[in-house]
Amino acid sequence: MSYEVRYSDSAKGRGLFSKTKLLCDTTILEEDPLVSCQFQWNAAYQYLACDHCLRPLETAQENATRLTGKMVELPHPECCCTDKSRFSSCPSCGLQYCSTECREEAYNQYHRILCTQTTDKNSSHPLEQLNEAWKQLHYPPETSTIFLVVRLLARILQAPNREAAIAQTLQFCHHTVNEDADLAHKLLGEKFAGQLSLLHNLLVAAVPHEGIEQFLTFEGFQSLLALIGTNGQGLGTSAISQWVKNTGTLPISQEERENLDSFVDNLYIQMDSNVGEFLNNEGVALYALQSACNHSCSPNAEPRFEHNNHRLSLVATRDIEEGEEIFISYLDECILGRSRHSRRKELVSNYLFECHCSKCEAEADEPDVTSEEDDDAEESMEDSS
Ligand SMILES: C[S@@+](CC[C@H](N)C(=O)[O-])C[C@H]1O[C@@H](n2cnc3c(N)ncnc32)[C@H](O)[C@@H]1O
Repeated sequence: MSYEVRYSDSAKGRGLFSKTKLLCDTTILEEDPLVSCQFQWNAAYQYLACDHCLRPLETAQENATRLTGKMVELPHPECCCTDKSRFSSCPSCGLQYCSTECREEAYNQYHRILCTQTTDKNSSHPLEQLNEAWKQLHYPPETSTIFLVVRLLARILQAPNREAAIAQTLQFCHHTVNEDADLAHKLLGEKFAGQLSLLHNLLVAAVPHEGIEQFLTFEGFQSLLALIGTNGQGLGTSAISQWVKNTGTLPISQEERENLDSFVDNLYIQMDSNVGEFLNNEGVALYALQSACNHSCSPNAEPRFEHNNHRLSLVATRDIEEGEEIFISYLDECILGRSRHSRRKELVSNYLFECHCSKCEAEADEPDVTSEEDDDAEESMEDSS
């Protein structure tokens, strides 16, 4: 193994470290999540994904047609990887999977407990009520889902060794009771903080209790919300983007390449004008190793989804020396490019920590200048919250 999880420092706690020199673009590790889940609005708007691994359940052509709102004929259909002959569904509730392997894995890990046993939408079922309640509190752009908590609990209940599954859950970075409450409020948005007890009651009604009582108290529930808020990794899959990637390696002439490039550019313009930024199947997942990675405003690695499902690849974005800590960014590209003041404000308000990365430390003596762009961005963030 070219990495290890160990103590970093008193400010950051544990971190992931490289045990060898790694060149830029090396895949440091690949891992499947403990649990993953598609966002609820994303699923409700017919973004078709495997209920277990989020692999697209439509062809690239169907994907392009749905996202543009027009019939689209894609050239080179052989570059689409969707294989409908492998699809499988739960015989009791009809949930769809990309393969028998995913169906069985889901069933053995959490679905046996969560299966609603009916293909009809039953709005009085506790899981359906929880689904609706969450959707009313958490609009697109989505950042998390209560169903990650539901699957985490079901996974503990179905685990052959329950104590080991609880210990594995508690290994994720966690906080004090007051910080948990704060993080749970932030996940919902302050104006919905009063709805926490509604979600708690619905969750308690939706899962069996025996063996997971510690997570079903109000404090236990808040700590799970804080856990997914702090450790959850967003993920996206797309039949179209995989088709585009595969067409990039076709042995075609210069002229064909130029035509294909302008076809793709035009396709993205049409999709963008129809659905805006919502192109992918989107969800969130919990990873044991990725969640041990600390944040840096000058990261040396990034998570990628190269298999077009929930399997995460952690890839070096520059050369990493033996013994060096591996950092990812918790901030998106846009905020990462802003001033120290704005980056830190974002990390404190969403993750409750003061950033101790090398870039922030190096810039510590510089005056707290906020550019006009930063001020504008902060104002619009405050307006929308
Ligand atoms: C996903 S966990 C990362 C692993 C964590 N250090 C641990 O011990 O399990 C995120 C937490 O790590 C700490 N952390 C991560 N990056 C940091 C940074 N740049 N400066 C200070 N604390 C950091 C914060 O406490 C944050 O809430």
